[in-house]
Amino acid sequence: MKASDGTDEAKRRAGESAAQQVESGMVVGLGTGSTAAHAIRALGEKVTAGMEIHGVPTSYQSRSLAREVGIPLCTLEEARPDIAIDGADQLRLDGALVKGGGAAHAREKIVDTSATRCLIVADDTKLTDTLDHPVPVELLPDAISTVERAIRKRDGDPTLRTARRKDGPVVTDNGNLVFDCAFGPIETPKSLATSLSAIPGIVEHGIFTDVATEIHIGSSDDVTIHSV
Ligand SMILES: O=C(CO)[C@H](O)[C@H](O)COP(=O)(O)O
Repeated sequence: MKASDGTDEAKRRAGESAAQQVESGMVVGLGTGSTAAHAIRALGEKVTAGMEIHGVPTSYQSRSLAREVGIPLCTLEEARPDIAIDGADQLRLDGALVKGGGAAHAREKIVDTSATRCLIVADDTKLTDTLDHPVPVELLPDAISTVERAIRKRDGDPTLRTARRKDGPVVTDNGNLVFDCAFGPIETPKSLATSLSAIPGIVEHGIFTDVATEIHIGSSDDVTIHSV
C-alpha cells in the first residue's frame, strides 16, 4: 500500500469502498465533506442502476449533492439509518475522531450515532496515534464570551472561525458560530468530550468516540478496512 499525500484519489477510494457496503432497501446517513461526497456520488450511481435506498443528509451540502445525484431523501423522524458514511479531520484506529471541518458536526453526530453502523471514510494522512487537531465547537451566538472563558479554563485556545468569501464569522446550518479550539495533544478524548459537553451554550463539539464501527482508509493505490 502506497502512502498518499491526501489527494482526492485516496479520498475517492475510501468513499467508494464504504458505498459498496450499502444494499438495496437501506436508509443511509449521508456525511459531509469531500470524502463523504465521493460516497454520495457512488450511491447516486447505484440508484441510477436501480438500487432502492433513502438518504438522511447531515448538512445543506450533503442534501444538495444527494438531490443532484438522485438519492431520495428522508428524515430521522421517518427512518433510522442502517448505515451512516461520514468523513473525519483526524482519527485514531480505535475510532476516536475529530470532525467538524465543514462545521456540520452537530447534525453529523445526531445522524452518525443514530445509525446501526457508522463507516468513517478518510485518506491515510488523517490517521494518527494521538489526536491533536483543533476541536470544532458549535456554540450559540449569545454564549460567545462564556464559552470562550470555559474553553480557556480547560486549557484550550479558541479561535472564532471566519468565513472565506464573506466578512465576519462562519454561521452554521443551524445559525450558530464555531470556535476551533487548540488543546495540543489530546491524550484522553473521552474525558475532553465529556468536559466540553458540560459547557452551557455549546451546541456540539467535534470529538466523536464510540460512534465509528468501521474505518475505511484510502491510500494512493489501495483501501484498507478496519473494524472498531
Ligand atoms: O466533519 C466534517 C464536516 O463537518 C468532514 O467530514 C470533515 O471535515 C472531513 O472533510 P473532508 O473529507 O473534506 O476532508
